[in-house]
Amino acid sequence: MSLLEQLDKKIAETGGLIVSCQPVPKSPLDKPEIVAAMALAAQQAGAVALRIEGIANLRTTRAVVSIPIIGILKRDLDASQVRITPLLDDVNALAQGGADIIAVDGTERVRPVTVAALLARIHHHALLAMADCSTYEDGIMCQRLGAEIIGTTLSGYTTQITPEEPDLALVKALSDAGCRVIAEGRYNTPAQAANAMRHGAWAVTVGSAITRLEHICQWYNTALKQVAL
Ligand SMILES: CC(=O)N[C@H](C=O)[C@@H](O)[C@H](O)[C@H](O)COP(=O)(O)O
Repeated sequence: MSLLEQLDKKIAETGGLIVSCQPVPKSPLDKPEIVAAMALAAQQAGAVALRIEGIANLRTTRAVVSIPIIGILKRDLDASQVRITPLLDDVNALAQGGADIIAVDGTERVRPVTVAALLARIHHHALLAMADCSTYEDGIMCQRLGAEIIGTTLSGYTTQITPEEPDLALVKALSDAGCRVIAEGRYNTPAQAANAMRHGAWAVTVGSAITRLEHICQWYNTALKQVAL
């Protein structure tokens, strides 16, 4: 059975939750052994896959979990706003580090390496490619280029203002167009994640609401402060 078929089966059985274990940078939780522990806990709690950033986190996590890992590498480049897996060497390193699926920025922004070249390198390693997209046009382009999975990851992050709600309309439009869609970005409640599946998502990735303690505390603090005012 191919990895996609295995995932199809697991998603049908358990509902399709992917857990992104990306601590806030410089957080006391930003340590490979803590990322790996969160990932193992997510696996034990029924996650179908994980999303892990960085090679040390990937290697440490790979050693303790058995479910598929979507690997990414984030970089701050001078000449491009593209942050997620922008370079061919990043793809090579993630493949060597044990990723099953590699996600790359799939937007049409100025970039050091084309999406086509990144996807070709992922496929050269015989891995699955996920394209993190911001718009319908990005998604369709990446699907045509051969990305097996289209993520709505970057919707709201290539514009000045990031909305509070997740982009369910984009999930629906891409799913209607025949893409295998991972809904990702601001699915902060179980109800929102379930709604993504109703809008045609193949699976839903949740990060902040499960693994970023500082964000969750901030949501509570904001709500509690409003009562105190
Ligand atoms: C825009 C961007 O760089 N997103 C990143 C991609 O890996 C992560 O910072 C997000 O946490 C992830 O996509 C999950 O989303 P949320 O944390 O909202 O559940």
